[in-house]
Amino acid sequence: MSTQATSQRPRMSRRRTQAASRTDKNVVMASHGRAPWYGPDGKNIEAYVIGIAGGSASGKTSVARAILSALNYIPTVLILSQDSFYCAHTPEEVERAFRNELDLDHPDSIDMTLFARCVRDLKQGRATEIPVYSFVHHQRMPEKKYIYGASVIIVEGIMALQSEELRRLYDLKVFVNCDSDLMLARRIIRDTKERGRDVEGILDQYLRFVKSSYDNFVQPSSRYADIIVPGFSNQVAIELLVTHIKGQIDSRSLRFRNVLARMGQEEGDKAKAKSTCPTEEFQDHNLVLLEQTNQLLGIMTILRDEETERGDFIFYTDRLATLVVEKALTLTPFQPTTITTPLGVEYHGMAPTTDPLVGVSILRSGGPFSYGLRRVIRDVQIGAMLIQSDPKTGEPLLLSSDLPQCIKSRQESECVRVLLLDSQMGTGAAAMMAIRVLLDHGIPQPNIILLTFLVARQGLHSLHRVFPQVRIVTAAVDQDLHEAQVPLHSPVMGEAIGEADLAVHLVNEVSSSERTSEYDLVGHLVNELSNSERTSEGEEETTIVESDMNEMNGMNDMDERDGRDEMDDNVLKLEQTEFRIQRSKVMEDLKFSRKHKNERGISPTLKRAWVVSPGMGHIGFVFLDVEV
Ligand SMILES: Nc1ncnc2c1ncn2[C@@H]1O[C@H](COP(=O)(O)OP(=O)(O)O)[C@@H](O)[C@H]1O
Ligand SMILES: O=c1ccn([C@@H]2O[C@H](COP(=O)(O)O)[C@@H](O)[C@H]2O)c(=O)[nH]1
Repeated sequence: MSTQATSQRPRMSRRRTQAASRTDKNVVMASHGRAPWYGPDGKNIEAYVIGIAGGSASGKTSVARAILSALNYIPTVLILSQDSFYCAHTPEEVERAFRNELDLDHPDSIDMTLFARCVRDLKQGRATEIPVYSFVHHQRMPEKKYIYGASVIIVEGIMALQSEELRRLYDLKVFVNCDSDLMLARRIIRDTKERGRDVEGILDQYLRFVKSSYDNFVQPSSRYADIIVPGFSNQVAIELLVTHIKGQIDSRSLRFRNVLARMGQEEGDKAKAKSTCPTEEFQDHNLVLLEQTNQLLGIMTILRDEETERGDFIFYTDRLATLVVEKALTLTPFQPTTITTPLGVEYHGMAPTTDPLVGVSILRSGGPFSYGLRRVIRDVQIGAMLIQSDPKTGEPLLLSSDLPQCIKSRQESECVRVLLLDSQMGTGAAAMMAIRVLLDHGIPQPNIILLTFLVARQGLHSLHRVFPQVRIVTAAVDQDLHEAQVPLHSPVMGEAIGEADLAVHLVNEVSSSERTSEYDLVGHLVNELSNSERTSEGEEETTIVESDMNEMNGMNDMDERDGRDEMDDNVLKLEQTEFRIQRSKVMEDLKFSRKHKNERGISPTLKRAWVVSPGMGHIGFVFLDVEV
């Protein structure tokens, strides 16, 4: 037995790796962006959690995958497998496991405390790190997997209904009931094919531990289930389950950008009525407004002027970014330090504290800030979040996030300081989403500084109400924020900004040698973001919000048709595909918008959006030199 087990090891490793690359456990499947998962007060709304228990090979994973597939209209669904939470084993225990002498079917073989903590984190919207367990080595691996951003979590495992603590976290408890003979037959087939076992070993383990555990622990836990699903011919049961889950999830759908704008206006009006001068309105708002020197006003005048040429616009945007970054750095902590000069004299100076300081750019148009930040802190790590307005609802959508490792790590995140970069803030909805992401990773509010060229006063009031400890550094506060009909890819700055902003980032991030066409720019971002989130092939596949943006590649076959019909088609396509941004569509729309402005003097496709006024134009369009 022992010899057989040892000789299985290399074979299992290869097979398991291949099998894992097909699985979708422990991966947040995100198909078309994540709508707000928090309310207008900025507080998280809990994810919907389903717990699925049942015997080994009863069909738990298959049921979970069927639910996931039926919920494909919901952007972020995670299957979290209890398999990842087997306890770490001593070398002696590992040897016993290979001899089928270790009981891996007792509830104590699973780290229930850690499991419950991770489920709780995810349910409450926080990022978490889960252990990696290898069935090949019967051992927990040293690395951890980062998971963030699920609105529906399907937890599955033989002991999923075992602990009271876990059961309390589920919104729906399911037990997959299957005949023991059938489960054993399936286990033999699966474990010989996928886990590299031999039949004798499987039967040995089954008779020693698996069967008695099923009878004593697993089966009895079915009494906690809300629904019992058969382990075979279960299509109807799964459909009923899915209908129930959809109803629950729909009742949580959130739309509040308009509420935000209205609240900001009301609070702004109240504050204004009480103030004797314009700056007093924001005096307790953690707002740092750059000193309004003639030099600064001169830069703002150039940037606000519709006659300003593209080259000048880029130059002055760059310059302004540096000024804003310099100002923001005065808010970050320094500590006394002593160095020795070349003359051998001690000099008592200041140095930044050792806490990591990183930039996170909000893509739509935070890109221009990256240059400014890099110029001031040469080796600063800069992450990105891609947030776009959903043209159907106007709500922001988190399409992808690529955060520095220190933010993703639960150990480090509490002392990380973040400079959040965005060119302007209107209603504050996108900034609020980005800040929520940072808070979900454990960054404390006081460690976040939002850097922006321009804010609408209403947005300031909204953001301050929701996240009062976040600081904002800006060059200007504009008085007006109004809802208007704007072209789908609007030339006005505000929350109406569309796919062009993708390209803005690319203008900044992609080196000129990589830039051969606008298509390539968009493709680069798409690949960059989706690749950075994608994990390398491993024994246990992982984590993360993974957008369908890679689907954009190879989708360049859109017709070159003119007129409103084409634009309507595009909008229809967006609706049909639930707002998947398509690589071709991004550039088609830009070209279309250009063409129609030229032909008719107006951009024909309109959508309602919030616009900051007087504003300073659409940085995306100016950077790209897109005529509108
Ligand atoms: N309803 C079903 N009908 C037929 N085969 C099934 C069904 N559900 C699961 N299986 C098969 O049984 C095996 C084990 O299923 P799986 O879902 O991995 O079980 P578990 O997650 O409970 O261990 C797989 O090979 C799967 O294809
Ligand atoms: O190292 C290990 C850990 C667990 N097992 C067996 O796995 C099943 C549970 O997994 P399912 O996917 O639910 O079947 C359990 O019965 C353990 O016996 C293992 O063989 N090796």
